[in-house]
Amino acid sequence: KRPISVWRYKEFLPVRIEPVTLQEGGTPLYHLKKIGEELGLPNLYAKHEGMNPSGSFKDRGMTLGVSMAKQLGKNIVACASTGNTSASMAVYAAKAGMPAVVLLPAGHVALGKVAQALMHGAKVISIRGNFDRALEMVHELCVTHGIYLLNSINPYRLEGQKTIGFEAVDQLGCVPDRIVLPVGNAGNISAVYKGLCEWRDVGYIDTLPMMTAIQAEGAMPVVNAIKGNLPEVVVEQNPETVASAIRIGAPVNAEKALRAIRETKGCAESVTDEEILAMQRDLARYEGIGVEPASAASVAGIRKLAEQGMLDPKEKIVCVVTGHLLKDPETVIKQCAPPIEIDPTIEALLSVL
Ligand SMILES: Cc1ncc(COP(=O)(O)O)c(/C=C/C(=O)C(=O)O)c1O
Repeated sequence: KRPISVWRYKEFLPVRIEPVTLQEGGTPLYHLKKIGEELGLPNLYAKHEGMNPSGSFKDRGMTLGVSMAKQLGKNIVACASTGNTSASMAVYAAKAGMPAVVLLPAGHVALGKVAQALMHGAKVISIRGNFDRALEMVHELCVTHGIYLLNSINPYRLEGQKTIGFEAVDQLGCVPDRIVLPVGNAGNISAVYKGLCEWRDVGYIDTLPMMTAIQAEGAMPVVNAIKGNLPEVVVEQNPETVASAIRIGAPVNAEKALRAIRETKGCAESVTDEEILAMQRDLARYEGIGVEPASAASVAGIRKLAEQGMLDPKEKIVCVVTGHLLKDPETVIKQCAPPIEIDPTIEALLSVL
């Protein structure tokens, strides 16, 4: 019996060579008992994608993307990133012995992610612009210089990310009624939807979960398109949110995401930075689950939908929490009271307990 992991599902994956792998996937599906009780949702779960090799779900896409780069005989891989894509690509390119180039929006990438891209040997370029501009630039670089582009416009990235849904169904023992994801470039929600459609088409499952997109209030083109019943998203020029991973105004996979939400009668909701940070703290303190701010948005969105009476209490809900808490330590330090510093004596210690 194959262990729960990305390559357990190799028959649904397009790579035929020996993959570049770091045993990605197989992430835990946690029952959110306390937060579920608070919200009247006894079947609320979180799939902790921060437990992947590089600490985010991007590893699922990169094991495919970098394997494909190798299969296609590419020499260099590149991406623009709000951080986790670049961290993951650096890790898998290192494993494959392939040079990597990453473009990051200067001043808006969480410390842990920059540390990973640097330590794993990528050429890290920080541009004076936002993620959307970085993506335009790396796209042009790849087209003009034959470099392999590994952003989520690369279909092989999404192939690997399909496995989040496969694992959730295998772990839950049934198809969840709803899968909730934080949405930035909208690759992940599109990938999970595509995978479960494939399982329905081959008769593995006969229902699809309601695909639910959660965005930060300062960066919510998909939410606006769904709530405004628009045919396509209106690009936001100046996306802003503390959840830097989803600070994206022009999601390249928007069309796929709108289809995923609409065809499954899902929904899209926004949450404020305060609601995101409150949920990041609650997941850590009540459930022992440490995630970066963007990841907490999915559960923060469920709290909001529950409070608005939009959810059936019987729903089986899987929230994808997408990246590890350690990715963005600076935001945590800013949110928390500092450690209490004392003289090295027991008396001093007892005086502060
Ligand atoms: C923690 C975390 N949570 C959610 C998302 C949104 O996923 P998509 O909607 O598929 O983009 C990201 C995305 C990050 C990047 O886009 C990048 O790293 O360049 C993330 O890092």
